Amino acid sequence: MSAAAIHVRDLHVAYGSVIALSGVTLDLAPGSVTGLVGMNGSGKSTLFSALIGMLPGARGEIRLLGKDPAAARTAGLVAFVPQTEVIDRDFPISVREVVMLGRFGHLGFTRRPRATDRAAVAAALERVGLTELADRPIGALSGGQRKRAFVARGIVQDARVLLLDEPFGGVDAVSQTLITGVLRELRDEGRSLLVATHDLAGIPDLCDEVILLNKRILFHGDPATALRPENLALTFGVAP
Ligand SMILES: Nc1ncnc2c1ncn2[C@@H]1O[C@H](COP(=O)(O)OP(=O)(O)OP(=O)(O)O)[C@@H](O)[C@H]1O
Repeated sequence: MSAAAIHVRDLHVAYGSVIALSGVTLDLAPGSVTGLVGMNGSGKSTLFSALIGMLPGARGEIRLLGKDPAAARTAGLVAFVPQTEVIDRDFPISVREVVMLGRFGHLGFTRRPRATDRAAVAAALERVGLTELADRPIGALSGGQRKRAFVARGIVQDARVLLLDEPFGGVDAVSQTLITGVLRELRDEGRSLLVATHDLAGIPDLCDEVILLNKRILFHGDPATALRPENLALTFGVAP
């Protein structure tokens, strides 16, 4: 069994005739933050979907802490914070309840929350700076505050592997600093984080490693080398 938290071998994904990922191979260690960088349509969200077992047509091998994606999800080993989440502004669910869902998985509230659940939710809300807004409807939060709520939902899952698809999209500088700090703490607790981001300036602060992606892996290594102009030109066509 691989010691990697995230282990991928020769992953291929196509949507009909569109090739989204080709021959992706990677190993990510426990206790690390890896930035996933690539232009729009380079396959970042597709990689996340494959890692959480939502792409039945994906070919290749994926193991999360030695388990296949579906088993890892059922065992609560992996938490996913999606890029966007459709929220009905009038749906009467509070921020606290959204975060609480992280304790219950995709089945929803199948039992009454226990004191330990409530304590975990309160601690996560505090970590992302949402204690004051905990009882507001989720639809009444700004986009950046909502991102923080979904990061908190990922935290209460207590997963060993966290996958975050653009946690900084639409987030102000204060929220970005706050989320970066929380992600680093989660890394220091021994978790493995894969974070898709378009914010190149934030990478040195956050990431131990960077993957540059355009359907295939163009580079996987240290942030300073990843951010060299020639590597960015390779990734984006032109240096951004
Ligand atoms: N459900 C789908 N059906 C058909 N093609 C798809 C589907 N989902 C994604 N694609 C295509 O697969 C490729 C990879 O898309 P993906 O969403 O993984 O990119 P991304 O790197 O996450 O992009 P972005 O930075 O815009 O979020 C793109 O060419 C996209 O158009």
